[in-house]
Amino acid sequence: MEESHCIQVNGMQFSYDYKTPLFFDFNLNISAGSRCLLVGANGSGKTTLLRILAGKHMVGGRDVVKVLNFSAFHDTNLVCNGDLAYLGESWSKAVGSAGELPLQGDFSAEHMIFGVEGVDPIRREKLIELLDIDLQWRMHKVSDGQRRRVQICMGLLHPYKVLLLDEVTVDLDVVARMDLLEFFREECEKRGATIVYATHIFDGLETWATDLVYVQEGVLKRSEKLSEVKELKDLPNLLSVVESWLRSQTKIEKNPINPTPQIKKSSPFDTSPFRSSRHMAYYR
Ligand SMILES: Nc1ncnc2c1ncn2[C@@H]1O[C@H](COP(=O)(O)OP(=O)(O)OP(=O)(O)O)[C@@H](O)[C@H]1O
Repeated sequence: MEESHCIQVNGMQFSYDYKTPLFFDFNLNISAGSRCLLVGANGSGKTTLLRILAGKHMVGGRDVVKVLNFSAFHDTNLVCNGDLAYLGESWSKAVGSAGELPLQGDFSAEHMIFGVEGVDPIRREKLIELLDIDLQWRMHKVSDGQRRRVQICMGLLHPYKVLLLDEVTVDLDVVARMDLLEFFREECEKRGATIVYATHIFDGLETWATDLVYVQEGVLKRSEKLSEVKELKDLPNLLSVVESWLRSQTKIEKNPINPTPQIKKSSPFDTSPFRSSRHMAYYR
């Protein structure tokens, strides 16, 4: 591993059905300490990539997907010791070896939060205050945004080294979202944590993110420092930049220049029939 890269993906292949590749020869490096935005159209593979980085899918050998120099899938200690944390959409939270815990039921927020073991009480208090959580909330009666706050709090209790976020701020009000983003910034700047954040909401992120990764139908299109994204000089904000990428992607999909795929003989996947331009792209 290059010292500064705490996430490394080397020639990754992944398919949900063993026929149609979502990722084919996919490579990505993310530097330690970065706050990296992961962007792309619906269905482009962001959630899948985050889940792979979180060790939830096996892909190839030990060297294919490495986090903190360990294999994301094989080295289960990464998740168990709290170094690697993943916060996704589902209303459940994997807590170490306890497995998936439900976040909806007739129990209190306090029960959920204080049920996580081995936590620094000062960090816990800080998160409860930051997320404005009332410990008496009954989890089956709270709003989506309140339940989300509890989920986020639980996910952040351990001081992770790498945090993977799959659009978890979507239900939060503006104040909670901005406070949380500020907390994440501190985590990176003070503790050297690394964050990869998949989102469609770009408000306030121009000054928050350090890096930008753009995935189009499983293909890595851009991976660069935010300060080096040349389009940001001409367009008013990040939203406009990402919008322009997604719009030009849609145009290409509607009017492909060369619709006839050239199939590599070495491909491990059944390449026929192609279901979309994504699948043709691998074999050009
Ligand atoms: N469990 C699954 N089984 C089969 N196909 C799946 C599964 N999960 C996702 N896919 C497919 O993989 C592709 C990528 O999905 P993914 O959820 O990773 O995209 P995404 O970029 O996160 O999308 P969004 O922005 O809508 O959240 C999609 O075509 C999707 O239909």
